[in-house]
Amino acid sequence: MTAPTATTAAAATVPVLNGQALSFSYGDGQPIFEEVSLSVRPREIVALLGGSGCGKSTLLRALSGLTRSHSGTVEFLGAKQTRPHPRAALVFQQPSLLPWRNVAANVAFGLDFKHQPTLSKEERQARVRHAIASVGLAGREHKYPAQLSGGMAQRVALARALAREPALLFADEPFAALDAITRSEMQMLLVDLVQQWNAAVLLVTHDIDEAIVVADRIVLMGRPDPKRAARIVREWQVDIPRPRENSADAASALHFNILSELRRLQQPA
Ligand SMILES: Nc1ncnc2c1ncn2[C@@H]1O[C@H](COP(=O)(O)OP(=O)(O)OP(=O)(O)O)[C@@H](O)[C@H]1O
Repeated sequence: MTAPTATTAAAATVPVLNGQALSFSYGDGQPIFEEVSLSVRPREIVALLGGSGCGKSTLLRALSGLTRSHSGTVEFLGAKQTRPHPRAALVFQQPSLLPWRNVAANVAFGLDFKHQPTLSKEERQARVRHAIASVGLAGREHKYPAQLSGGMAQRVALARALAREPALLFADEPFAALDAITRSEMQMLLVDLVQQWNAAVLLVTHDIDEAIVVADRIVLMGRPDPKRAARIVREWQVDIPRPRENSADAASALHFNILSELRRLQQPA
């Protein structure tokens, strides 16, 4: 085996995503978050937790390049980001599949966005096939969205994102609309997919258990002072061996810590 060179070792430490000192407000001028810094390392799963309305989705949009923050910088793979990066992909709570396209065509749609590298027909087909197989939908390529369950539709949305071979998957409450069993299956699938595809994930969730089961690191966002904008309040490295059971002592203790912190944030100042 060849020893890594200084350059490759340095490249391995460059975060996929590096947001520094980000601040944002909507048109009314009320700041949503201030001085927020958040980075994600290669192949790392970071869960962004926080109470309802604290600004998680807005922060995810700013970090992904969908929205511009008012101040601060975002780097993606070491370069300044000015628009969504071709190696970033997004998954939301709603799968938003095109009803007139079958599964394969919906997944291929992920490759049609602007600034994607040009692929030959064979490369496109191979990517689509691989993405569909890795979410467990091989054989369903010709089904239409109306013929899919909610969980299957969300698998298609994940495949559409993976076909782009993302370095980072931005996932905004992707499993929140699913029933408990499907949600748990999808959480396991997400962890497997990260390993298979060498992707990192920034997962917005308000579900503490989901964060504990899935994440390598949990970042808590909130407003310690309700009159001020949100910021990153705390973070936890999750060193619990996988697969993780919610009933395991370490997971229960972490759940308790996070819940206490969330409750503290929601107390009136
Ligand atoms: N387009 C918009 N214009 C003005 N205000 C907005 C807009 N979108 C969101 N907000 C406000 O910004 C704040 C943060 O919203 P955001 O959706 O980012 O929070 P969140 O933490 O993701 O919430 P939730 O967990 O409930 O989805 C909320 O007060 C929300 O009402």
